[in-house]
Amino acid sequence: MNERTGSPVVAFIGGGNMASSLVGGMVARGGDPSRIRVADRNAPNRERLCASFGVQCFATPEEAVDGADFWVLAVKPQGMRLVCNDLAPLAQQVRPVAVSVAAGITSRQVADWLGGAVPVVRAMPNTPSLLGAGMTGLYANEHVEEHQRAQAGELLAAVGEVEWIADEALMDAVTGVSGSGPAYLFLMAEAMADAGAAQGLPRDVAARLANQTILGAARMLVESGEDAATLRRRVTSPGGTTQAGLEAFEEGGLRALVERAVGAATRRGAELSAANED
Ligand SMILES: NC(=O)C1=CN([C@@H]2O[C@H](COP(=O)(O)OP(=O)(O)OC[C@H]3O[C@@H](n4cnc5c(N)ncnc54)[C@H](OP(=O)(O)O)[C@@H]3O)[C@@H](O)[C@H]2O)C=CC1
Ligand SMILES: O=C(O)[C@@H]1CCC=N1
Repeated sequence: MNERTGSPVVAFIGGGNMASSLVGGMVARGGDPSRIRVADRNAPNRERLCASFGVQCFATPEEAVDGADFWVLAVKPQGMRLVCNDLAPLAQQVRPVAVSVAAGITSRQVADWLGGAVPVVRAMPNTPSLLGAGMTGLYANEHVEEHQRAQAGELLAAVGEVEWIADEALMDAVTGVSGSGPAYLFLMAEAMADAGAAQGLPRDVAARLANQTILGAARMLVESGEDAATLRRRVTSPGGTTQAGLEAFEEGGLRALVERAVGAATRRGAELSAANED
């Protein structure tokens, strides 16, 4: 533990897309880079993280976790078992809090792979964490003590909103909505820009219109205190342009399509877990 600030030392295992977003968000919001350690086996990732955020980077997980209170496991789900097995002897010795961000992988799997009875927080963040605008679902297993749970919450709250989930089975649904969600909105931005270009707007102008519209609408959603349906109705003049556009979405089955997309992502989480069972 840091004597000066009381902040825990955090080691990230894996320094790819998600870890970079979390590390960048933490440092931008006053996190002490000397208390953040990252292991990644790719030198370009280490160099980028070190140069961008001033954190300490290592080639192996064993070096990164030395002296760390929190081990943030941020490798692909398919690589989790191997990483955990390698770290198991140390985990049993020092009993850190393992924070797994891997889609699908359950807290029981992580605890077992780390040798058993390890405090595990399962987290599902998203990449807007880089801007402090993240959304993270959190679940703690039975070995996580109250102060560890609070610290894990603070760690992720530094980069956005957090939501504790009581039933771990729902973490796959969290993944389907907010973990994968930024990609759905990026797809929407692409589609709106393409559609604007198809109507004759220059592509770059259409992209700017779409992007700023999504930003403005998102800010209204979180800042106005009003729900999405109310805000939607306020844009929609009877017999006007928005109504015409929305009717096309409804006729095309947008709601059912979104349900299918979130359902597919949620099921994929469960499949990733099952594929890593013995
Ligand atoms: N991307 C996202 O938006 C989100 C991702 N997640 C979860 O985060 C996790 C990471 O995803 P993401 O960041 O996208 O993946 P990346 O592949 O970008 O990052 C993982 C990094 O870890 C490295 N790595 C793997 N094993 C080791 C090891 N033993 N030692 C050192 N480095 C290692 C990988 O190297 P190499 O490429 O050589 O394997 C890679 O650079 C996943 O489990 C995912 O489910 C959760 C929420 C959102
Ligand atoms: O696509 C994935 O599997 C990860 C998990 C959530 C976002 N990205």
